[in-house]
Amino acid sequence: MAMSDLSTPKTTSPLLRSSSQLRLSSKLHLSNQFRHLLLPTPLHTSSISKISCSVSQNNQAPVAVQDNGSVKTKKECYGVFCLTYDLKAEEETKSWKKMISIAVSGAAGMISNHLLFKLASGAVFGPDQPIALKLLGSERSIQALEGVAMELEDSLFPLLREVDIGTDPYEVFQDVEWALLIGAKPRGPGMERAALLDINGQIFAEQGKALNAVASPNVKVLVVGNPCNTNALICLKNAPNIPAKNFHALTRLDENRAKCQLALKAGVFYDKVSNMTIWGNHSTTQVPDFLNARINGRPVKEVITDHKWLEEGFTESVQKRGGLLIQKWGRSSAASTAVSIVDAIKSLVTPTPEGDWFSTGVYTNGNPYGIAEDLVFSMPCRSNGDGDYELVKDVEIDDYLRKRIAKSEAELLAEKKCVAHLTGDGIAFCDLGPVDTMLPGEV
Ligand SMILES: NC(=O)C1=CN([C@@H]2O[C@H](COP(=O)(O)OP(=O)(O)OC[C@H]3O[C@@H](n4cnc5c(N)ncnc54)[C@H](OP(=O)(O)O)[C@@H]3O)[C@@H](O)[C@H]2O)C=CC1
Ligand SMILES: O=C([O-])CC(=O)C(=O)O
Repeated sequence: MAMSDLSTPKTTSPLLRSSSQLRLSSKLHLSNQFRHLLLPTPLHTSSISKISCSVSQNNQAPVAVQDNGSVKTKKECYGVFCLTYDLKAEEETKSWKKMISIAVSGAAGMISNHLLFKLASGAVFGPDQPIALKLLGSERSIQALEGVAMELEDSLFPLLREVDIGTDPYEVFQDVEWALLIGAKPRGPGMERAALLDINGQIFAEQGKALNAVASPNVKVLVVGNPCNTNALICLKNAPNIPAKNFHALTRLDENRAKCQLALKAGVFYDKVSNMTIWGNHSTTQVPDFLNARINGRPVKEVITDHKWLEEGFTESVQKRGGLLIQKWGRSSAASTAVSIVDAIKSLVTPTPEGDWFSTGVYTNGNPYGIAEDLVFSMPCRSNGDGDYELVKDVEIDDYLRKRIAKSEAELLAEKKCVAHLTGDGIAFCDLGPVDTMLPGEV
């Protein structure tokens, strides 16, 4: 085993990987290795930097190839890249799927810090699915992003084949098949909701345009940054070449919270709760649907007979769970959000269990529930595991649900008016009026 001088890294610039040379091949599997290198690429020369690393056919040692074609010799290599490998011993890559490319924005933020390592571990897309991570940051976060990339490097995930970091979405989103849009200002004390919509809305307008221009045409987009429903709407409106159906707003955290509260009340483990719909906006107007949810396959109202609690205590606890968490922890949920992003993706890439469904914020056009068109609204969905989904069409809606769903719908219509300038719908008119537009926990 050849080792470089690990105590004296050659450079401190970004950890980056290339696309072309290290294509997956049964011959080229470097078990438990990344082929990222630290190169002295000044960040200001390009918003995304790439180098390539390939394996010399003669001695199987990794060599780094820079964009300008010059080859870095083994002598110049860094850390794990200087090891040699017994490739004949590596059989597992033969059964691996084709690599997929995943963009993550806000990659140096709290949620991403939990999420990236789950993605790289194989826990999301499966143990035979190699991935490339394209991490989007900004000038203010680029140093931190380098740190994230270094931690990914040090984690030795076999399935993580590429890591790129950059600040230009037009470069970072190139050919991506998944875009997890997390980067956005979290709400803060004393902040107007309209201001949050405006600040973050701009981000999603720009990123929608970039996805439209350079991402895979069938890219799946999950918007996490708040207010996620309206941000997802802005994003899809700025990406007319991508099917609107491919855009999601994350309401899975709310679904998970609702399942937890029902399990707690019923005294069962939370895996016994199914068919949990969150209707509407990821806000305090969201409607956790206890009418159609089930516990051990039975209607919730049969198992939990305290219906007043269901209508009031349960509903409010889910609506305000995020706010309560901020009060306790001092900042918004990050780990459980990352877990819910994993759940949301897995629900799209694995078949939904028979009779069950999951919640996700999706485009309302053609919905069977009479929800206004041209919104992103959380509804019950099923998937056959191909990344796509269908709405569940026959969920019962009683008067209680209808009234509350209408309130969340009104809120989203009001939010949409606030961002008309970002969706191509004319001049924005922001009157959030009597509608409760507060994010979970806002008072
Ligand atoms: N849908 C859901 O269920 C949930 C959504 N969220 C939302 O996810 C988003 C990210 O949360 P989290 O990772 O905890 O936040 P962090 O503050 O840890 O990271 C957010 C990242 O967003 C980017 N960003 C872009 N614009 C701004 C801005 N104006 N001010 C500050 N940061 C900005 C920054 O990255 P850079 O500089 O690289 O651009 C920053 O690193 C928030 O909007 C939050 O409200 C949180 C929990 C649940
Ligand atoms: O409340 C927040 O600001 C963060 C959030 O969306 C949640 O935890 O559900």
